[in-house]
Amino acid sequence: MSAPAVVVHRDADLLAKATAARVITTLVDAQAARGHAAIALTGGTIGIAVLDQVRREPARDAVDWRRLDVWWGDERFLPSGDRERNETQAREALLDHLELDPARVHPMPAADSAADTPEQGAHRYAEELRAAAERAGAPTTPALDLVLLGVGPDAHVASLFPQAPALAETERTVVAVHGSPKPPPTRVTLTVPAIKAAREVWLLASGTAKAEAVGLALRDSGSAGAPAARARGRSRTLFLLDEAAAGQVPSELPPARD
Ligand SMILES: O=C1O[C@H](COP(=O)(O)O)[C@@H](O)[C@H](O)[C@H]1O
Repeated sequence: MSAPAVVVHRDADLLAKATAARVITTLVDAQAARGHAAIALTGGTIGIAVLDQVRREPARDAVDWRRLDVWWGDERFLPSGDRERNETQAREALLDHLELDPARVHPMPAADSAADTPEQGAHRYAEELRAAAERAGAPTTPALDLVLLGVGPDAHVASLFPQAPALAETERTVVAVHGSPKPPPTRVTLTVPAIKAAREVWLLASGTAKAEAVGLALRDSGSAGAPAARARGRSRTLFLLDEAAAGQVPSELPPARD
């Protein structure tokens, strides 16, 4: 597991632009090394702003979008096309503007999908991730090159909220969430083991409302009070922040833990 590194940009706009450039380079590098790439997207303010900037970036043509698998880190369990779904927002900001292979776009389950409960949907998504990892002959399941995670003001990432049962999951890679403190209450999320299997994990935060959560995520040794403290990548963990969100970053970062 990698120790977190912190990169601070002047403001949210610059953070979104610089992160978009990083996303493009990381996908190009993954495709050069392995022939394909896999990313898990996040919802949230800065997460969607990054996708919007990828769309505007001329260098986006350097990515072979048809050889990219697109997954999600979490989803609000609402009908397909609902404005609050992370999928809807990602499609509008970026995905609808790319030449993706539709078979490689993997939305999390929607509330109107064939008699699915969130539990059934989560199980099916985990199977889809497992099958993709197997096809790729990957060393981990899921096999994600990059997981993007917006950090909430309560230090939640994906739909892993402080003290929630989903945070304690040690076996399954995808679970249903009920009673989320942030609406909507029903969600589906990758678990900590799934996030930790990723090559790179980037935590994104902008604004003063996130400063305390970011400070906690960097200081905390992974308690149930700070889900963001548990999100670490195998090769690299980056906290990508604007100056406002970086207000409580500790002067010395803790070493990597297992
Ligand atoms: O509900 C969610 O919130 C977080 C963070 O959102 P933000 O607006 O505070 O940046 C997001 O990362 C997650 O994917 C989403 O479902």
